[in-house]
Amino acid sequence: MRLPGRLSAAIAVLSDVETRKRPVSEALKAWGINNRFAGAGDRAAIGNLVYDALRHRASHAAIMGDDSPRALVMAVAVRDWGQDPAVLNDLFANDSHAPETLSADEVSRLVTTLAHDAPGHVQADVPEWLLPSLQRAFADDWIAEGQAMAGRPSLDLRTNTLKSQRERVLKSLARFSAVETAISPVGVTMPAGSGDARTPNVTTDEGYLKGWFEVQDQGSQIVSILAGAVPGEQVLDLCAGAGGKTLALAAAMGNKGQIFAYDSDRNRLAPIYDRLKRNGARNVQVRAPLPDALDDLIGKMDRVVIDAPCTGTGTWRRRPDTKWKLTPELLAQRVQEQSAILADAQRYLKPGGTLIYITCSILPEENDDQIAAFCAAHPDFTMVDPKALWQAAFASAAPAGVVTAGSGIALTPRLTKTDGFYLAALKRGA
Ligand SMILES: C[S@@+](CC[C@H](N)C(=O)[O-])C[C@H]1O[C@@H](n2cnc3c(N)ncnc32)[C@H](O)[C@@H]1O
Repeated sequence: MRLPGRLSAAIAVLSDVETRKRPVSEALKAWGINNRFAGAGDRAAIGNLVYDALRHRASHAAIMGDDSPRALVMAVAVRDWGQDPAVLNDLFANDSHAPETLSADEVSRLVTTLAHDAPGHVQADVPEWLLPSLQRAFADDWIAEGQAMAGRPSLDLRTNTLKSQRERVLKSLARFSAVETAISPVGVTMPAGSGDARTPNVTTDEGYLKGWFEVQDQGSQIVSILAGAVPGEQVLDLCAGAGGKTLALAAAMGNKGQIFAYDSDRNRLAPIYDRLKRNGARNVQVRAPLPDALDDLIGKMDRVVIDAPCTGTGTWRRRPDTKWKLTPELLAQRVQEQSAILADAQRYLKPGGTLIYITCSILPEENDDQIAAFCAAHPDFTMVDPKALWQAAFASAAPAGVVTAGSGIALTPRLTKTDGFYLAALKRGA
């Protein structure tokens, strides 16, 4: 397919997302099934157009005076991918799969830049209703933080130190220009491409099949390390899901001690069994969600890790559709779930044990506020100093800006070139 056909396809996929309210990944898959002639390069390019349109939906719509799929996709082609509108119109004229020719009004809008006095939420490409939360989280930097969250993510891998070393992973992925991550000592990263660049499919690599590495954002690696699990401990991973953090914890513990991996959703937990095998993680006991599944662990754990269900606002770079779907009701629901999980989780700790609370959210309601409310209700817990936590984990000072007002640690695409994550560590009195 040539660019005009790809643009038409992206418009069709975005329309499908909007009219049928389906996730982007599903709409892209359906388009691929109905258009089997399209190759992997075409599908990747169409995906990039759709995701870029959603990443910059507010600013593109403001420039175009229109938030239709066509307006957004044309804005991506010109404003994000650097196409010239006149050249596009020439291409459109000679291609039967092309969208309609750009009108004079569209062309003039496409070559203007966003006004300096455009509303902040438009400059930041974030939903307007979240403004008070973002200002609270980032003070004067909230527009810059929003803009960084509207970028494309890198592809990060975690070396599975139970089976390999970072050097070996780097070598096996040299053809993708893989380099060491800046913070995680076990991470490898490949830069985000631009335009129609395809993300390398590393899961067909021999190293992946052998369990040398996992695909895991550097931010997720960092919070897994900050969780501080050491060999020999008894650890409850209470919201284990498919086990991304469980695997990192098992590696940090060198397979020594015991991790209990639990999730209330059997389907989410299902992939963990195969992943544990491929990773050679042998100190993990998976507890299926049955009544009383964890009763024998009450008061016995050295560490309880809560990788809490959250709004996922830290992952907007990867799932920009969720940025526009989030509602105050959904946020309130997540906050309620988190506070119930925190209250439940602390029961499993032994005296002197440590509670680790993690979200992939950048919203204070789910982060510092949640921890402040927990501390108020549980005076036997004290916060672990985040600077000391970072120093112990990485043998270096915490990067500027990551320590929050409430003594948590917050990672962001702007500050750490990672997804947005939050972590707080609380110690129960002995
Ligand atoms: C952020 S995800 C976990 C991701 C996973 N730890 C990883 O690193 O791949 C949050 C998980 O919490 C689970 N969850 C939600 N409510 C829960 C509860 N009350 N108890 C345990 N797990 C819960 C969800 O099913 C979901 O899998």
